Amino acid sequence: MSQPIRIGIAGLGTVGAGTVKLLREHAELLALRCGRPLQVVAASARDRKKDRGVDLAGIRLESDPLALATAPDIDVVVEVIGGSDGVARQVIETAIAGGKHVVTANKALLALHGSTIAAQAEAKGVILGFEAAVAGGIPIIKALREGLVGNRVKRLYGILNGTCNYILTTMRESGRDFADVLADAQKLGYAEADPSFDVDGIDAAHKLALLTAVAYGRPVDFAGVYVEGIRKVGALDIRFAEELDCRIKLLGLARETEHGIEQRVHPCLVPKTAPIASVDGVFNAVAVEGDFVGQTMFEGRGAGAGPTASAVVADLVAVARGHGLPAFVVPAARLASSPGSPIERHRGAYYLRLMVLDRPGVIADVTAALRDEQVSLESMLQHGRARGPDDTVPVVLTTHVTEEAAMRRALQRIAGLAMLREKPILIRIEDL
Ligand SMILES: NC(=O)c1ccc[n+]([C@@H]2O[C@H](COP(=O)([O-])OP(=O)(O)OC[C@H]3O[C@@H](n4cnc5c(N)ncnc54)[C@H](O)[C@@H]3O)[C@@H](O)[C@H]2O)c1
Ligand SMILES: N[C@@H](CCO)C(=O)O
Ligand code: NA
Repeated sequence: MSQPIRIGIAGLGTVGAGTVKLLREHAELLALRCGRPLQVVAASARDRKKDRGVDLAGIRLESDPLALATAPDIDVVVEVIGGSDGVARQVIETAIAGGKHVVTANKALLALHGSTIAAQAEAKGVILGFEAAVAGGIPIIKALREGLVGNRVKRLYGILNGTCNYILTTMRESGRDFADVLADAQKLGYAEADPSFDVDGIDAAHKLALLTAVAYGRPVDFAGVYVEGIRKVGALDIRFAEELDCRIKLLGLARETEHGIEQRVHPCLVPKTAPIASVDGVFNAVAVEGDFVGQTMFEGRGAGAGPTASAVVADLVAVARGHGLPAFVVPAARLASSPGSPIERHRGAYYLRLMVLDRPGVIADVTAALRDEQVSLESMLQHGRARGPDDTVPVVLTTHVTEEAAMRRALQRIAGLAMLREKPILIRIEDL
């Protein structure tokens, strides 16, 4: 058997400890599959005495993660510290500069600096693996880079944040409101103490930016992702969606349009019959439509020690086998600088919920605003009369396909109507 591939793990948290566990439990199996052992030589730990539930015997513990990036006895550094700048970036860039391969789960960092780091890795002839950074255990980066590489991707979309999917699923099943379910998710340890990266769509946008780069061979463009989170989705919207035979999901979507590549993350109404509509709880899923393959969908766990370690180890095996593919499908210098399409050019159908005073003429005013912007209505839902003391009733309108800019102009007028009691809720309807 050949020489072992020598690994240094920076960060022994959930993912780091999970990776050590997998590598230990499957040491023989992996050695056979790689033709050489995968050996963890060293790891960085801020607290050396902490019990992480894994056997660290024989692993050198460094207090400074940068020591791993410069250690002569390490071939590949696994960066699982996290954070979009600071020490994680330093560890990765130092390791690459020293000719070491890098495997990372850090989507926040790669979404901002991925193209630069990929270019550095290529210049040094080392591999940059980031399967764990997108949809955790689902091997979607490998699917796009290898299995689907013969296709032009017409469209891809996915449930890329397990916390949001758990919250939306629980809201639907229990009828409870967003804030209430979020508090539960935090107690259960699903959502972060500061949940904004999850619920405001930022984590999903990081992942979408990486998927788009791999699917379309263009530089990672996080700033080009239009982002909305799920805070505004109410229990009422979930009920109305059911009535429209839809589910509400936070999706990340990318597609080629006549104006360029569109990237968006926002809550969507999707038909109940679409396969992705029944991906519930903490599960993630990614659908890819290729011109030759047609529709494909990958489903699995996007987070947690086991699934994420599974992805990290897949990248380590690629390193051990010497499979050095360009990080974003094409060499960094040849990434196409195709334009991004702004959200105002988006074409789609819309769900609009208005809380209005129950008075004659209100709907006439609303539909006049839509008519003036050439937005065509598909349906309207209103049940009975307002009963509460505030005399307010929800009205839901759905539109035919229209341009976002027109919808926004109409919405601005509607938002100014005196009969409107709350900010209108606009959710895009996806044709999946
Ligand atoms: N947890 C998941 O399910 C999951 C899934 C996909 C991707 N990721 C990504 O993996 C990375 C790690 O996530 P995690 O959940 O394991 O986080 P974590 O907080 O459990 O672990 C991070 C570890 O890094 C250590 N650390 C922080 N600063 C350090 C420093 N300066 N020197 C040495 N160690 C330091 C912390 O002590 C901690 O042990 C993040 O980028 C995250 O986004 C996590
Ligand atoms: N916070 C992420 C997990 C790590 O990617 C999620 O909820 O899906
Ligand atoms: Na993955």
